[in-house]
Amino acid sequence: MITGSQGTAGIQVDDVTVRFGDVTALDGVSLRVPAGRVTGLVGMNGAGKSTLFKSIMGMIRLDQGRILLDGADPATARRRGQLSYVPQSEAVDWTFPISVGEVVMMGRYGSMGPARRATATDHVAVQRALERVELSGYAHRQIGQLSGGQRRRAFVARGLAQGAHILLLDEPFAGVDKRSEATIVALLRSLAEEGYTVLVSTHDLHALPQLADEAILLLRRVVYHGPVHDALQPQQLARAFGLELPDHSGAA
Ligand SMILES: Nc1ncnc2c1ncn2[C@@H]1O[C@H](COP(=O)(O)OP(=O)(O)OP(=O)(O)O)[C@@H](O)[C@H]1O
Repeated sequence: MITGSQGTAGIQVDDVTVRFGDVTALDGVSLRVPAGRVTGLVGMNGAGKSTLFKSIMGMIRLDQGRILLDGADPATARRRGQLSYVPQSEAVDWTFPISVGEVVMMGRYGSMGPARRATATDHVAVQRALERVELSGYAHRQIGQLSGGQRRRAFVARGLAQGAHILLLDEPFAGVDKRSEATIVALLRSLAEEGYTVLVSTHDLHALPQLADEAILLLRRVVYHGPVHDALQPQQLARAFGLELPDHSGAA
């Protein structure tokens, strides 16, 4: 297990507020995403999931609060290559003429010199990462020729080649068939067992019990954080999705 300078493995978010003009995207969010577990992040459109990911990656200015990754601030963690992000499918140009092996090699850029000349060590790291995500035979394929699930795994491999121990995945099941989904779930669970910190945003509530050890329901604030089974109870989901449920308690 990886521990940082302050001995905290995983993601620590303390009282984070992010505003865009009049819109408060995150409002005093505090949470811990522990290493060694898969944590599901669930929320409706506009709930602040992407803003939370960008905050964790140090890509936007926080109006309030702080974030630590394995005990380091996001900029330091990124510089050290500790953090890897698998973007939403729409955020990637899949027609770009780059092979799967080259995508994974990008994970090694941070440890290469300016000429980006790959050494034998880099090639071994890429090969190992491709094996780990079961894409060994696909290194020379153009990235756009992979299925949706294989593309996500290629990006996970990029993070593994980089040596990242914190993996953020944004909607990895969107446009992915059930079999590929099961392969991704198995991969993420085995990485968590090895001590990786895995945070996955998903709309797919059906996938959650197999995928995650714990769930965070977000609606600008953390409305629930705990076991997946309890997160899926109607009262919790209603809070996360901003719905009022009828009161059957008999109270006036
Ligand atoms: N750069 C920006 N400028 C202005 N408003 C923004 C910006 N980014 C996000 N927002 C607003 O902040 C709120 C949270 O958005 P965010 O993208 O984090 O939600 P989300 O949970 O990721 O939604 P989705 O599931 O649709 O991707 C929304 O009201 C959104 O319109």
